[in-house]
Amino acid sequence: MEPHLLGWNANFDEYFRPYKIKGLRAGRVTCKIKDNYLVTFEEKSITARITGRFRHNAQLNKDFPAVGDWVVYEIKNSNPHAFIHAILPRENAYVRKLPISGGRKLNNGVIGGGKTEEQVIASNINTAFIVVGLDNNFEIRRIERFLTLIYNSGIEPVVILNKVDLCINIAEYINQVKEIANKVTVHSVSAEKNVNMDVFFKYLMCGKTVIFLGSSGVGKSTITNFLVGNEIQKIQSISKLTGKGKHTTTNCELISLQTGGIIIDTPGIRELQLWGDVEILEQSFEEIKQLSYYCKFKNCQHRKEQGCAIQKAINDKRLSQSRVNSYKKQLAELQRLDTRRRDFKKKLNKK
Ligand SMILES: Nc1nc2c(ncn2[C@@H]2O[C@H](COP(=O)(O)OP(=O)(O)OP(=O)(O)O)[C@@H](O)[C@H]2O)c(=O)[nH]1
Ligand SMILES: [Zn+2]
Repeated sequence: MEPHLLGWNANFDEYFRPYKIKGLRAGRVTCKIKDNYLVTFEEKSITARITGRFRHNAQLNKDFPAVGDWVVYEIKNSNPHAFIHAILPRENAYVRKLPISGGRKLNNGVIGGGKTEEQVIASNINTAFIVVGLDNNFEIRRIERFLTLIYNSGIEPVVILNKVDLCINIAEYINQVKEIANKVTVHSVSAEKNVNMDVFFKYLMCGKTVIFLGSSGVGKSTITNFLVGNEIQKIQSISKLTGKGKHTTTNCELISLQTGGIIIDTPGIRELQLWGDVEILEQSFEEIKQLSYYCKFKNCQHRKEQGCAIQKAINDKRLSQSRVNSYKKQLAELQRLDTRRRDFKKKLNKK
């Protein structure tokens, strides 16, 4: 495999020159668990750790290697793993705020208090796809939020309206996106019915790296599976890092496609929606929250329970069923994501 298949380019070549003279190597971080990194170059992967000096100089979270980074490493014969000396300058990075201390409060919809730090989720990305479902998932405010994040990261955003097979007024949705972001490219596709799926290939040319963002259920996995086809080429599975056998679920991965394109899919990308989770839901569905205080049972699921104030409001036409459905859906989504986040933490702790 030629190095450029992983996204190596002339800039990195330039940055790498002084290290190359010293006999060091360069590779891309394809996986990260705690202090262990999987570094890949020319189809070979090696587990790596940062050197003591690197650790000493690193102050912030973003100073540490992230998935997608090109790093400079050294192999010492006596050691089973390689040593990372440096990160080559990132062309861009997808970041989110990481809460590092408590005391956070919601004030007029803005989360304040506490301290946050920038966390690099993935780096050196060419395109970020914001995936939205054209079922009941379409939410223009959410697209706005993702766009802000992506613009801040210096990555090209592209909006993907998935599940066109379930939608009759596609143009209306495209217009809505155009209203808030007229320069952003919008594609409507159906991953399941293979409609318009060839639009992806121009973004996935050799050495190009992409990420898929979007809330749970919009079809990110279905799209990825479609693009990967049967010839899945996960560069390495996490098992190599953990040494826990082949059935360990992959937690973070950089998937190399037949086209030479690369998809980064790390848990951090998927969890991004979660930040400030519960409070946000209580804000956006405040009237439901208020009504629920009048339900007969404290743990009311608002289905068919006796004395459910929300059901009553629907019957009285004070509240729409679709609004309640969307509340339940988002709640379920947050809970699912929360479980995933905890699972991931558990796995890290086991290390
Ligand atoms: N009708 C229709 N259904 C689709 C389409 N794409 C995905 N789906 C369905 O939508 C559901 C969710 O798809 P996923 O690919 O799991 O969604 P995801 O975004 O990866 O969700 P998470 O893994 O929870 O983040 C699945 O039942 C898919 O079969 C589509 O184009 N049309
Ligand atoms: Zn209820």
